[in-house]
Amino acid sequence: MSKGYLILETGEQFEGDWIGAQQEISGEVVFNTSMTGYQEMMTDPSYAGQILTFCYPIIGSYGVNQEDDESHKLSVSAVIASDVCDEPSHYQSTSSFSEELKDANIPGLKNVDTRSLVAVIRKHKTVVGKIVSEKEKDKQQLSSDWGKIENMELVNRVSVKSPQTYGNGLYHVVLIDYGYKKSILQALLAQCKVTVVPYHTSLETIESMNPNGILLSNGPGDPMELKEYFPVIKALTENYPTLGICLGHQLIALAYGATTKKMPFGHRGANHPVKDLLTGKVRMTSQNHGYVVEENSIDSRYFQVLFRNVNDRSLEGMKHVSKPIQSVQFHPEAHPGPSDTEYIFNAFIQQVTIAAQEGAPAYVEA
Ligand SMILES: NC(=O)CC[C@H](N)C(=O)O
Repeated sequence: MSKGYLILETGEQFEGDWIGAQQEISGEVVFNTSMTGYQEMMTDPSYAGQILTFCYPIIGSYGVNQEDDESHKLSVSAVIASDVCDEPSHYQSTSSFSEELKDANIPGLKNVDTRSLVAVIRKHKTVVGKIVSEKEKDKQQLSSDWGKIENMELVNRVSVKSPQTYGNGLYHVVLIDYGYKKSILQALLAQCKVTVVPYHTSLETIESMNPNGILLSNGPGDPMELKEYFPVIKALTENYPTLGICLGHQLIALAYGATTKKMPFGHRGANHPVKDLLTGKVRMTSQNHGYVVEENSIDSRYFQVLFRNVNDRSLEGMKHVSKPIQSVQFHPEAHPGPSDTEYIFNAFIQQVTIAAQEGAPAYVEA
């Protein structure tokens, strides 16, 4: 088995064995602490452009199946794992973790000391790295353009190219696709017809589809890169019940003048405790984000903070004071991870139902 190396821009090097496609690649190196869900993570478009490190020490034990993909292809740039199991055991498994990487032409390294790697990422906070075949002779600083991929390119890469309609529910939701996860679509399909539209779709085109609600999806990269779309996003939220998830949440906040910042090393895992400030209850949530909305930048005339992270007190969700607009930083679609916050979808669908029954957007004057 041939050796490969993960070299960080900060100089550290990690040795491993190549899996998947043996091809050099660079990107931001991030880590996810979940014990399960590697298939959902690899196919979550929000990881586009990133090198994903799995903290759990053995990956692949239950294989890869035909059910759990979050999109039609692997989005992650590369993966880093400790032990990899190539003889999976699960009744639904149709291939192994390594076969899946190979088929998708995605590179990876296994047998890497991921505990040390995560400690290094936590120390440096944001780290760009590169997977290569040769060790670097000296620990020179790597050129600064490493891994610099424009977000627009990432969103453009993962968003649908033309509108696609699913289901035949009574109510119509337009899902604006910045890199949506299939579980979000599925959560809506039980009761709604859903039209997935490209991220750059105009206000007029969306209006002509007569939606009863708008969902702004998750997606990769820095939300500020999408600033040319903020006016359309704001206009949509003013006229239709809206739910924003992860990137979608950040975009709503930005459209109303708030600011976002990069977090030290993000939240990626399936056990992030979030407090519902209305009820005082703490819910377990699945998360995958590197940016966060700055709470003190939110205009309280428009938005009320609804959720806060218990570990670092960062903002996890908000609600408009008078219009049916809600947004969450975590993933209520719950795949992979806990289903504590599925009720967010029910609340949204309830607003969509009201809007549809009234024959007009559920619109409350401020
Ligand atoms: N899952 C997401 O939508 C991630 C949002 C954004 N790209 C971030 O990293 O913060």
